[in-house]
Amino acid sequence: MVSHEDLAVRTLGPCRIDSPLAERLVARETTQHSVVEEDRILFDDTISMAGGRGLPVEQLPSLEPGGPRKRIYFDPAKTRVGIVTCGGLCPGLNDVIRGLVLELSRHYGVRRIVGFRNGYRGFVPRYGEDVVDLTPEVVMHIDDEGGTILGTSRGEQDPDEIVDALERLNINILFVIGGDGTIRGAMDVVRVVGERGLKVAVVGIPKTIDNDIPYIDQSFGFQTAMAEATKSIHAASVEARSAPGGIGLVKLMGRHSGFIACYATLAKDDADYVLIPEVPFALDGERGLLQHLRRRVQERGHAVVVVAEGAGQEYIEGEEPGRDASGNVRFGDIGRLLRKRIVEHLDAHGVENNVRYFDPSYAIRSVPANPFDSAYCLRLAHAAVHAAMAGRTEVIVARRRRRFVHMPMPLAVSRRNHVDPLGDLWLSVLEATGQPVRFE
Ligand SMILES: Nc1ncnc2c1ncn2[C@@H]1O[C@H](COP(=O)(O)OP(=O)(O)O)[C@@H](O)[C@H]1O
Ligand SMILES: O=P(O)(O)OC[C@H]1O[C@](O)(COP(=O)(O)O)[C@@H](O)[C@@H]1O
Ligand SMILES: [Mg+2]
Repeated sequence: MVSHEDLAVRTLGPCRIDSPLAERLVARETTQHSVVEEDRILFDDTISMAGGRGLPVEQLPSLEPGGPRKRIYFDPAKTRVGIVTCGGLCPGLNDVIRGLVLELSRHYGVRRIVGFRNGYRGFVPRYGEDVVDLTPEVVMHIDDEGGTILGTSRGEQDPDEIVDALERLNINILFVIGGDGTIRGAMDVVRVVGERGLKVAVVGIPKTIDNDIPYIDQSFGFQTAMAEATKSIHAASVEARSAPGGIGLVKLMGRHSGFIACYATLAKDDADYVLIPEVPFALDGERGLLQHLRRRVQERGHAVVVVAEGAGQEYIEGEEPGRDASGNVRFGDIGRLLRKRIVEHLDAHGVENNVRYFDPSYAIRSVPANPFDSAYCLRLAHAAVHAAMAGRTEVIVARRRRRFVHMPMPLAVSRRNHVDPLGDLWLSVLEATGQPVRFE
C-alpha cells in the first residue's frame, strides 16, 4: 500500500528565483485539466481505496503536480545540464532529448547542455567517450530518427566515477532517460551527490517499450512499439489464412510483462491465442494449448498465436536463462519451442499444417516515435525541465491518470508493472481471441 511518505519529493532547497516563464503562469487554478503548484494530486482513485485508509483528506497519499513553478531554484544563467540515455532502445528517445534541449534553451535560457555518450559509461574516463554539445540546432530534427543520438548501453558503472564527471564538468542538473535499471543507477548517483554535499538535481524520464514502470499510465514509446508489432500480427494472419492448416506464430518483446502482446492483439484483432508471462499455460493434455489449437485449425483451417518473449519459460529445457550486462534475464526462445511443439503435435495427429514464425524483435523498438508518443515525449521533457529547474531531485516525471506528476524514484522501482490476470485488459484479450481463461 503506497503511503503519504512514499510520495514525498526531495528538493535541493527553497525556490527564490523568479521563473522566466512567470508571465505565462497566469492565474491558474486547479481544474480537471490543470493543477496549481500548491495543490496535490490524490494517489488513490476509487472510493474503496481512498476511504479504506480511514484518513482525513489532507493526509491521503498525494503526488506533487508537474509543471512550471513561479519561482525556481537554479539560476538559468549559471546552470549546466547533462543528459544521458540508458538501456534498451525505445521509440521517442530522440524526442525526449530534443524536448529537453529546446525547453531549457528557449524558455529558461540555459545555454550549456551536454549529452553523455552510450549510457552511464559516458561518464567513466576509461571508456574515452567525448561529451556532445547539445543545442537547438543540433537537436532540431533528431526526432525523425529512431534510436538515440547519444547512444546507450547496459552494465553497471561506479556512481563515484559518474559524480566525478559531474563535478569536473560543473553539472548542476542531470536528466536520465531510462527504465528501472537506469533509475536505480540514478538513485546511486543521488546518494553520492548527497554524500559530497553537492547541489545537483537528478531527474528521470522513465523509458521502456515494456510498459513495466509502475503507477504511471504508460511509458513513452510503448504505443509506437505495440503499433509496430501489429504489422507482424497482421502478416501472420495473412500467411495463416493463405495456406491449408496455416498457423501464424508471432513472438514479441516485453521481457517480464505482456502488455505489447496484449495491446498489439487488441489493435489488430486477428489473433486466436495470446500467451503472456503473467498467465501460465499448459501445453499438453486434454485442456492444453496444443489440443485446443489443433481443434481450432481443424474447424477453421487457420490460426494465429501471439506469444510474449517471457511466456512459457518453464518449457525451455537445457537452457539456463542468461543475463545481460545489467543483470536482466535473457529468455530462451519460446517462439522456436512453440513452433517445434505445434508441428510435432499436428503431424502426430495427421493434421496438415503450415507454420509461419515471425520474430520482429528489435524492429518494434528502433523506429521513430509515432505522433502520439512524439507529443507525449515533448510534454514529459517539459515536465522534467520544470521539475529540475525548481530543484526537485531523485524524482521521475510521469503521466498518471492524465496528469503530469513528480514520482519519487524509490517508488518507481519498488515493483514492476504487470498485466493483471484478473484485470480488464486481460479480460478484453480473452474476449477478443475467444481463448479459454486457462490452459491447464
Ligand atoms: N540495480 C542497479 N543498480 C544500479 N544501477 C543499475 C542497476 N541496473 C542497471 N543499472 C544501470 O542502469 C543502466 C541501464 O539499466 P538496464 O537495466 O540495462 O536498462 P533500463 O534502465 O532500461 O532498465 C545500466 O547500464 C547500469 O549502469
Ligand atoms: O536490448 P537487449 O539487451 O537485447 O534487451 C532486449 C530487451 O530490452 C527490452 O526491449 C526492454 O529494454 P529496456 O527495459 O531496457 O528498455 C525488452 O523488451 C527486451 O527483452
Ligand atoms: Mg529495465
